[in-house]
Amino acid sequence: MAAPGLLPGLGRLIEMPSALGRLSRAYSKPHAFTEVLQLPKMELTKLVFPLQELQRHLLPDAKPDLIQLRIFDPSLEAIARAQSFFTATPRNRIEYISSAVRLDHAPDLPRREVCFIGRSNVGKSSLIKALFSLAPEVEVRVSKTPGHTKKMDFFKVGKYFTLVDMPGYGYRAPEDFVDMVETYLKERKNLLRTFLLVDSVVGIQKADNIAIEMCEEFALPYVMVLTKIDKPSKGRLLKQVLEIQKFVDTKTQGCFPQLFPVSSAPPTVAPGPLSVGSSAPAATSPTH
Ligand SMILES: Nc1nc2c(ncn2[C@@H]2O[C@H](COP(=O)(O)OP(=O)(O)OP(=O)(O)O)[C@@H](O)[C@H]2O)c(=O)[nH]1
Ligand SMILES: [Mg+2]
Repeated sequence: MAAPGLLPGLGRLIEMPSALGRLSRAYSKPHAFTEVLQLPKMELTKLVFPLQELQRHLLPDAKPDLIQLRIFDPSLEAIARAQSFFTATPRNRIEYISSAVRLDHAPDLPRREVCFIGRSNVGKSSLIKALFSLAPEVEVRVSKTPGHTKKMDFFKVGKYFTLVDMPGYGYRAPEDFVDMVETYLKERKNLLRTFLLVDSVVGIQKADNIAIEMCEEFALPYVMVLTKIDKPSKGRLLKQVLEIQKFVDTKTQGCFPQLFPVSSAPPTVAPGPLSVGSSAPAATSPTH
């Protein structure tokens, strides 16, 4: 699936204030990776491949075999193609379908499915909202209060796949969390990929280990997504990336080897049309 290619690009894209100043002038609406492609090479690399930027901060004498970032490096064409999956058009409808608290209440859909799991407050709903920024009629609710998403929320992404926003685990998780999410992960037949979100400020926590063990035990192919990369300093982020990467290399079997670093934060300077927080309310939306 090409969609993962979108994550580092769009996530970072909405986070870089200096580049946004330029983009704000160039954009009339919140879209068009084609226009990002017109940025000078260095600026484009910073936006789309944040780990390449981070790599410059490694000590020059670091042994390359010991400390080496594994950079997810999709082609720009692949990213542009991935964007088209998330662009709502009459022929590519992106919409909320329904919510479920139990697997047997989940919609029976023919398409392949991907889900976002992670601790409460890690930024699952925010990332989905950012991914849907080119489908502003779809409402995805985010909140600073952990434990906000209480049900599994199913969204249709064109004819391509279904995306599922999960309740968070850990602090203020719903009581029926284990029944709901564990059963889903174990038994959902059309689950193609699980995106496990980890907060880049605090790294892998105890509760994350339980989720990682679940993914490993059920032999799920999963991807580790590092959220909120706008928050830590570059040094801290680099440390987290290297630690988590080492963990993935040495302790996991089913995890995609490269991390996806993302930020869903709206720009702090020069708020422009790329802000993810400007979605209009939808006619149908998840209830919590
Ligand atoms: N700075 C920053 N804040 C973020 C980012 N992503 C999410 N947040 C904030 O983190 C808080 C939680 O975000 P949500 O997306 O609701 O988190 P969640 O994982 O869906 O949480 P639950 O539904 O409770 O499991 C909100 O206040 C968001 O604005 C990010 O990339 N950067
Ligand atoms: Mg949520």
